[in-house]
Amino acid sequence: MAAFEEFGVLPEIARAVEEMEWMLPTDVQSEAIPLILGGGDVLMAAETGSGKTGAFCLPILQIVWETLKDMETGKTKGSDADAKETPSLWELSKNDRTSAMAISSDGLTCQAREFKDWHGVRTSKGVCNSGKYYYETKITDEGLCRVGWSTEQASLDLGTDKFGFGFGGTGKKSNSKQFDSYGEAFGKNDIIGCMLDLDAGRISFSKNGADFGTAFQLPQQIQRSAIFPTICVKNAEINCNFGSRPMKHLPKGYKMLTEAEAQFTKANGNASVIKGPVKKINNAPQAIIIEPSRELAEQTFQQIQKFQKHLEKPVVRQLLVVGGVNIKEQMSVIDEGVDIVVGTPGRLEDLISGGYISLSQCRFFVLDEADGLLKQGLKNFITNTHNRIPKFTPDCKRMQMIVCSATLHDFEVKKLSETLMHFPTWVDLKGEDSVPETVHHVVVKVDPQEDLSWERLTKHVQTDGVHAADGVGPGKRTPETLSEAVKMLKIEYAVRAIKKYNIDRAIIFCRTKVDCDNLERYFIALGRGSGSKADNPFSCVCLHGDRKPHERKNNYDSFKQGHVRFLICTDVAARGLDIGGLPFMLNITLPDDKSNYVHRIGRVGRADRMGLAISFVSTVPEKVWFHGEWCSSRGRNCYNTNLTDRGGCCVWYNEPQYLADIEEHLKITIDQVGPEVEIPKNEFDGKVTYGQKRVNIGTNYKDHVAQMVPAVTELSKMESMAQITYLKRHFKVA
Ligand SMILES: Nc1ncnc2c1ncn2[C@@H]1O[C@H](COP(=O)(O)OP(=O)(O)OP(=O)(O)O)[C@@H](O)[C@H]1O
Repeated sequence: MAAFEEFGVLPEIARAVEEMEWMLPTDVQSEAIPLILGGGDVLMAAETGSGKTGAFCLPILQIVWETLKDMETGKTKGSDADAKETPSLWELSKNDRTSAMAISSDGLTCQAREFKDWHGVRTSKGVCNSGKYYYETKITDEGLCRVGWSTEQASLDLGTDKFGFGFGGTGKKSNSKQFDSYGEAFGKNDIIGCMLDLDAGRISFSKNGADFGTAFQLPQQIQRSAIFPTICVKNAEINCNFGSRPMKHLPKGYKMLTEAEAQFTKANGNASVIKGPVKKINNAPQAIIIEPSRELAEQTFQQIQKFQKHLEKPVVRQLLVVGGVNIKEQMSVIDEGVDIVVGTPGRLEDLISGGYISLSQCRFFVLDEADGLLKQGLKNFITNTHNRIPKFTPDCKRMQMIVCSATLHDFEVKKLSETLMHFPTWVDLKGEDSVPETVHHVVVKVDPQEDLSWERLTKHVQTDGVHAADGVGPGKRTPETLSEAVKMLKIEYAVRAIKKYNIDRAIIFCRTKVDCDNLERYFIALGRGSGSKADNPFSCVCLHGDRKPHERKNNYDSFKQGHVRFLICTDVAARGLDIGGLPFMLNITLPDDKSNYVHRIGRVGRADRMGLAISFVSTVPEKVWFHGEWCSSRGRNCYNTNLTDRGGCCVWYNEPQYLADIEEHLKITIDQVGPEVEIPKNEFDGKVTYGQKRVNIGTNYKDHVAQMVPAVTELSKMESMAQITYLKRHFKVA
């Protein structure tokens, strides 16, 4: 059996995975795959390059395929819809609940995250005829709640018709929309007892063991019906105990519901309605996966394609939805039928809000690089899309939300998960943002006051022009001149590092698009004009937001396929991109956003291969472009070099402070080196080949043997001396 099968993956998918030479699941995969297959919401926080994409794509593909197969064969499986007979367990029904009510897998906790409306649920069986029954609820969250009893006919907005009897957190009892004071208010951590005396036709409630006396006298007609525990909440969570655990405050004379005899129980008719097989709606995919960039969307799309290689019919139809592709083409593919949509937010929003993609059968809502999406200002898009997805599917499967990133420890992500996710499980291997052990990262200090070589440069990179009107130049020591000097020196140091370490494959991050364009021109000139790898040791391509989609694609492909040595890019390429065995990355400037440091350097050291990341950090303030919303052209042909507090588009960048922030965030001190870019030998003792797997048993073993030789020789000598001494003593040998 393939290793992935042991985690519940279908043999056909496991075979495709093995063919990709994934022999064992990574840690995050072995935790997340069973959770997602089991129906849970998952927050996946694991280092860059740890295999998060596979961790969500594999189970999603599998469930989508299984659902399509069920649709084909007309089967509806899973829910308590199959229960024609009285169910054996006392649990909240996954069928008899309103749309935003989520039920935990043990059927004992319910949760709704809607602020506006009440959402309710009834148990899958009830009691009838006679007996005195009791169940307990514990309020496990802030929010509004009502607990009590109702018949099958009652609205799940408990207490708003004559068939429902509720007790609410504000200290009111309710029936037929009549809310009267009763007992006292309750809230988080209180235990509310719900008593039903069918013999006396009476309902009463208690709080933390204090009985508030009769709340309702049941009309005859209700007393003859089966009555069910019922919960109703508004943005709250309640845990129920029907008797599977010891009760806290079981009143004398009452039975726990689990003790109700079979002849006095009845299945919930609403829960046992057999729903017909779900029909496929062509433009209604089962999964929506949102990625922050077109390159990442394409990568995820391709990974799913590989996984489905051996899946036979039904075919899972995927669609990549990114800008720059003719929207009409995408619309016609959608019309023919689509099951998994992977896309970037802009185009997805167009297709969803235009009604071309329906969310009515969506079962998976995935936010890859969730913190990055939120930082792009997409909170409303995410929330609106989430609100449009039914919280459980026509075949009663709960909508699952999956959120992942290497930098998920972010306040906004936590807030989002609290408002949108239900019973989410954190798969969090380190408990904080961290850098993989396979990434060796150092900082090169760039100090234009110490290193005056910039004054003598005859050839240098064209700078970003922020000091064009500042009269900067050799011999001066103004902040503007030092800032200009840093811009030139950083590139000189980068070239030095490239030559020194024979770097022939690297991703280089610049802060702005103009910096990327300037560096691309400089590199091509350094290599005397040709762009191709064979002729130019500095062959390179650019990837940033101003390049046309097809150029971006060609450039990225050309770098991935090794036709050029360097990919020069902005943070548009910081997250998720997986370039097999990439050995080096250079940061010309540290990113404004500290989490992007983790993502940028995480482009190397992936899938167990070693990587080196070098960041050039200025010791003096550097003035840089900062085009905000106030800049009408958002940077294109903008020459306003005033500072932002004077209506301009420049700021002074304090890189030592950014470095300190990154170090504080990661709780580490990053090794620093001088202008000679002498990378310190660390625990790898210089034996690492960047771009290769870390373990090189052959050479290490040989070295190990060589190191052990003197000690073993010494030991053998001592052993022989000890034996000779023993023989001499005991046998008087000469
Ligand atoms: N089980 C596995 N065995 C071997 N290689 C794997 C396995 N899972 C993933 N990989 C490889 O590891 C690399 C990184 O995977 P992936 O891109 O999913 O990482 P990630 O955790 O999403 O990283 P990031 O946070 O940078 O997006 C890919 O090349 C992928 O093919």
